[in-house]
Order: sequence, then structure tokens, then C-alpha cells
Amino acid sequence: MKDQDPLPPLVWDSQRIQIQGFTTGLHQIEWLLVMLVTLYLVVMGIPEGGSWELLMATIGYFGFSLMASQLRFFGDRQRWLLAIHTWVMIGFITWFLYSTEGVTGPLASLYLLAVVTSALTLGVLATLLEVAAIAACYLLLIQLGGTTLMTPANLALVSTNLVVFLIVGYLTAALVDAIQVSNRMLLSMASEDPLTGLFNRRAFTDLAQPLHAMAERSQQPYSVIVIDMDGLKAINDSQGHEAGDRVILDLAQRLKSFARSSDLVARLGGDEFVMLLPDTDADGARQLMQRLLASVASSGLQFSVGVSSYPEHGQGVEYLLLHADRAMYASKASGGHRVSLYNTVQHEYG
Ligand SMILES: Nc1nc2c(ncn2[C@@H]2O[C@H](COP(=O)(O)OP(=O)(O)OP(=O)(O)O)[C@@H](O)[C@H]2O)c(=O)[nH]1
Repeated sequence: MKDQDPLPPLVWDSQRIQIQGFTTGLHQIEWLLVMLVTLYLVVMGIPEGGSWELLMATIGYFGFSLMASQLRFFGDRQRWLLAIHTWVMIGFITWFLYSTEGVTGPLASLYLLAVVTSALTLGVLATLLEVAAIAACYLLLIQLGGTTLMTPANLALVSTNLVVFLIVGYLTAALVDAIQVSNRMLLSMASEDPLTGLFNRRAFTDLAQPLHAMAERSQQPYSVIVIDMDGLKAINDSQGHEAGDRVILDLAQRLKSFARSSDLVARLGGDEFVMLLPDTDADGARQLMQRLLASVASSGLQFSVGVSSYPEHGQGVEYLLLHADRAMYASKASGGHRVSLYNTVQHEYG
């Protein structure tokens, strides 16, 4: 068997990592918003009437953003909390615009920050909804500003800005979708064996650890089984590599069909496979493999099996794998096409 994988472990929950990254970006956008409105107030001066409410709203919004960043709201993939952030952002911007120059002032484009935030975190549909809400806020602000929408200048302003919001929102959300798809593809390429579609060695090593931890905590047994084909080289040499591939695929499908949904099945490489059966002791694993051997009796498929079980044959997955491998070699040494348990080296089927 090969040495341990030198690469870092796979990232199985890429969505969670992504949300953590988005959350950092969200706080940066919120603080950017606070900085922009503060800069506006410093440069343009606080408007007459309503200045008190405006300052309170700005400080309140800054406090909200600060508190959310400190409390780490998003640890558990709570997207709806991200949605609340974007709605609070839209509310604050609307209030700020209402208290200053309305949608005709330079700050009307601040809505773009809310659109980008939504597109990054909530997807296309939610972003379209937010653009619709922003359109309603525009109309409200125009109404409250005492002017009518039906002037060419206002119509041009509203429609141009909304089209820009739509395009930016759609493109950003589509980009995020594409990143998610490519993350999933990368994960499947890094964790799957291309010939059989089973997990590869790296994925097995990663996924076996939590199963071991669960068994250790609940003091339940589990078994590790190493399966190695007999005579694949001869098949390759006599019938060609494609025939060898078909035999490997056949065994992989049989292993999969014998496994429960909670079992792990992986191809370690070449003609070697591994299974991890939670809640299964050595005897249960041996019986399963004997049934598998019996089921291939007429097919000509030949393979040797080694079984080791937690806790009696090792305290960690790596030891159990090593011991199951040794038991498998004991099966080979005794003529192949049989099951051996680690230590006992009993040959149960031949
Ligand atoms: N067709 C095919 N052959 C492979 C693949 N991976 C490895 N092999 C071949 O499988 C053969 C394995 O050889 P061995 O380790 O001697 O195994 P074996 O012929 O089954 O002999 P024993 O294991 O001793 O029973 C080698 O010839 C490899 O080139 C694969 O993906 N497809």
C-alpha cells in the first residue's frame, strides 16, 4: 500500500467556506457604506432638519454591522441572516437618501452595494427581488421629494439606474453560481475514482475519520475490509486492458450493491478496494464477504479479502487498513479467493 497522501485534506463543505468568505466581504461592504455616508456628511454638511435622525440612523447602522461581525451570525450557514443584512442595508440607504438629496443626489448609486451583496450571497432570484424593492424605494423617494416620475429626466434616471443594478446583480450572481459549480466539479475530481465512480483513497481517508470518531464515542465496532483482485495482470495480458477495466468495474459495482448506504466503498488504486462498515463486527464483515465470494462463483471473478475490526484489531483507521491489508495478503498466500481476518488468519472460503 502507498504512503499517506501528502496533499491537504479535501474541503467537503465548500458552501460553508464560501459563506464564511462572503460574510467577511459583507462586513467590508457595510463599513464601506458607513464610510461613504460619513464622508458625504463631512463634505456636504449635515442637512437642516432631520439631522438628529440622520446621525442616529448612521450610528445605528454602524452598530448593527459591528455587532453582527462580532457575534459571527453566520457560523451555521444561515443564509436568511445574510438576507436580513441586505434588507437593512436597503432600508438605511433609503432613509439616508430621503434625509439628503433623494435619488437625484450622488448617493443614489449606493443601492449598488446592496445589489452586489445580495448577488454574492443569495443568488439570482433573491437579487431580482431586491432590485424590484429598490425600484419601489426609488418611486417612493421621488414621490416624497414632491416631484413626479413622469418627467423625461426622472424616467431616464430611474430606468438607467435600475438597468445597471439588474445587469450588475445578474452578472455577479451568475459568476457566483459558476464558481459553485466548478467547486463541486473540483471536489468530485479530487475525491472520485474516474473508472468506477467510487471514492478514491484521499476521500476514503477523510471520510473514515468521522466514522471512527463516532464509533469510538459510542463504543460500537466497525470493520475495514481490503479487497484485491486475483489475476488481473493475466486478464490484461491475455484479453487486453479494456477487458481488465471491465472486470474492475464489475467488482466495484458488486461491492457497491453489497454495501449499505452508511458504508464507505473506495478504490485504493489498481485492483485494490476498501470498505468501511460502521456498526459491523469482524464476524458480520466476514459473513458479508463470504456471501460476495459465493455470489461471483459462476462469473469467474476472483479476489482476495482481508478484514480487521475496531476495537480488537486496531485503534485507528490507518492501523485497521494496514491490518486488513495484511489479512488480504494472507488470503493471497493461501491460494486467493477467500476471506481472512487479521490475526486469526482463518481461511473461510476457497
Ligand atoms: N485494466 C486495468 N488494469 C490495471 C488498472 N490499474 C492497475 N492495473 C493492472 O493490474 C495489474 C495488477 O497486477 P498485480 O498487482 O500483480 O495483481 P494481480 O495480477 O491481480 O495478481 P495478484 O494481486 O498477485 O493476485 C497490473 O498489471 C496493473 O497494470 C486499471 O485501472 N485497469
